[in-house]
Amino acid sequence: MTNINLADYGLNPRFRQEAELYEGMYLARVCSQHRELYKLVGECGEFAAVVSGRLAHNASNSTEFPAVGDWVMVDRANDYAGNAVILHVLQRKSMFARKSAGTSHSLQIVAANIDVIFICMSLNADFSLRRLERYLSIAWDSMAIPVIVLTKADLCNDLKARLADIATVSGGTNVVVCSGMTESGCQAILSHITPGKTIAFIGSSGVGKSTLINRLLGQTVLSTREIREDDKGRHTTTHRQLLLLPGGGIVIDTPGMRELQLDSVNLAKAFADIEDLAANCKYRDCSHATEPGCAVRNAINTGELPEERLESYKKLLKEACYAGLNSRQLEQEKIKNMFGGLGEMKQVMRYAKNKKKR
Ligand SMILES: Nc1nc2c(ncn2[C@@H]2O[C@H](COP(=O)(O)OP(=O)(O)OP(=O)(O)O)[C@@H](O)[C@H]2O)c(=O)[nH]1
Ligand SMILES: [Zn+2]
Repeated sequence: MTNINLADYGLNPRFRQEAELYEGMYLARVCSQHRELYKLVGECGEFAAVVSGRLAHNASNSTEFPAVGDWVMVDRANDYAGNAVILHVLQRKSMFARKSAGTSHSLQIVAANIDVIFICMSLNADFSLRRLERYLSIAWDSMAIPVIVLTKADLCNDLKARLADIATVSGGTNVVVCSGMTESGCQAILSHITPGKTIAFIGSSGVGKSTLINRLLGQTVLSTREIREDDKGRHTTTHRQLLLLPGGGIVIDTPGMRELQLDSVNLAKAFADIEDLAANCKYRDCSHATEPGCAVRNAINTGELPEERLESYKKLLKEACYAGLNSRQLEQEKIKNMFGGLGEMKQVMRYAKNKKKR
């Protein structure tokens, strides 16, 4: 029987305390999920589990099911006598979620209880400031701290220019540059990895997430593209998994996301520069279009703010609001912050409703 110190897997006093409420049950963390079957890690090691019928029955939506990174209460500490049964999901302290693919409005939790989000973007083909803004908006809403991880540095010959571009959207988020091609290529990200802390790697397919994680692990645990030649053009990572790094720290690899739909965002943080400027607009409800005394337009005219960034902001604002209509996260408070007033919010709601009818 292996004895695992769950603190290595990120267990902290807050979860331990909550777990004590469930007498006679065992605490474990979700490492991976393959359809209905979960792999958990507990004090006696890894074991398989399924969700209890009651948990499934009482869940009002998919977010109430366990996700990778969740702390759960189970009926047993191993699977010697059959799969364990997950009875409760402990309160999440953070989560990175996205809308499920397709037209449904359900949310998909990409990773739960994460401390740091590595937003991975490659310095070649995948590089896009607009996508970075999108990722940052969601990451800042997750309760975890984002770090921008630029991959494939070996394929970039104008790093300085790229970094200058990023500085216009990063708003002080830490940026690290790395390459999976060299031994020392991922040194830079180690300073953001601490024992007991959970890091989620997110980013488009093929940016090199698995390659970096393999480097950090010191062995090839995750399959990368060339290993699975038969799978050309398809996503290499098909499911999330939680892994312990030899030097401490926990990583969660996520499948590449082709298109990240918004559910809930924190634009106040991701676009703090624009919101600061807007505070100086003559009209409180300025739309930064043609109003006189608009500090945002003024900044565009002087070259201080790129026009595309304002467009990106407006686009995300509209999208977030539309997506939010069907989301449980439509809290008045948040919306008030975003729109500076309920009047404008009502207008946008009306707009979104009409759009839906069409
Ligand atoms: N030149 C160069 N190629 C890299 C680097 N890192 C990864 N690659 C290559 O990029 C391809 C994709 O790498 P993966 O690590 O599988 O990418 P991923 O982000 O995990 O992709 P998904 O699993 O689909 O999400 C592979 O062919 C890697 O060899 C790098 O730093 N430089
Ligand atoms: Zn304005």
